[in-house]
Amino acid sequence: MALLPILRVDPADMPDYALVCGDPFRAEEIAKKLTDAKELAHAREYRTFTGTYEGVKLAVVSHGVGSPGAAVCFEELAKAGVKTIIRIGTAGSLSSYRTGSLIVSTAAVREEGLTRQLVPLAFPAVADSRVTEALYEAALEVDAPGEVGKGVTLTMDAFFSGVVELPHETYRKAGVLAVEMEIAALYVVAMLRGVRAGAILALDGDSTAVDEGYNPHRDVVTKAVEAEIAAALRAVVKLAKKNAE
Ligand SMILES: O=P(O)(O)O[C@H]1O[C@H](CO)[C@@H](O)[C@H]1O
Ligand SMILES: O=c1cc[nH]c(=O)[nH]1
Repeated sequence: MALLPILRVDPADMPDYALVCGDPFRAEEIAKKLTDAKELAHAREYRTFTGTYEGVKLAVVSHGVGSPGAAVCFEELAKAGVKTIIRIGTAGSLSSYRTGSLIVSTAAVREEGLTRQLVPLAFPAVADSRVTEALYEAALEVDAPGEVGKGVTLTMDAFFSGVVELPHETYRKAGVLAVEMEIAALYVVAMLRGVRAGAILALDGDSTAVDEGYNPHRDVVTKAVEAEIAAALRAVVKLAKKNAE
């Protein structure tokens, strides 16, 4: 079969489940948890692995930083027939959840610029409830260095601020838990293409601290990322079991 034009993988090699993350290096770390893991392609920021976890076949794909590039990855996964996509990411806290906590995103505020070019802004960016449930249940079972929460998250394009005030404070007051850069794109593309999606995030600091000194390389963040990877893998197994019932 012809290769997907951007991911450069054969759609026939794509299983039902895909774990996605921004960082190509993190994709490799996730793939190391699989048996029979093999790297299918590394094109631009997109690194694709396949393998098996507790009997379930899955793909691990990196999508890079930011919604437009990530959406390309999600679109091609949907075209290849992937049925469930779970994002494993990092985020800044907008709430009392501290660094090292895990947040399962139930829905995303569409503050990025990409998804309004796909569907009007009145359309919500919502996770699949079965995926959210499996992720939350699994997150409570793993050993995270912080708490576990679930709720609405914010998707932005800007990471560092310029001269325009970013809307973080408004959303903090509205009860939004964390900020990152790709979940709205994932949920909108997934809803438009009939794919189930969900996301789990490891908090790597307070969102307001990004301009003063962003440091996602601390031990507590590494441990939280390890924990969310374990949770996402468990969630896939839970979902596969439920599907088989
Ligand atoms: O940890 P990942 O998946 O890369 O996600 C977060 O980290 C990047 C910014 O450093 C953005 O992509 C943001 O969404
Ligand atoms: O977008 C992001 C990702 C991680 N941490 C943040 O503060 N923001």
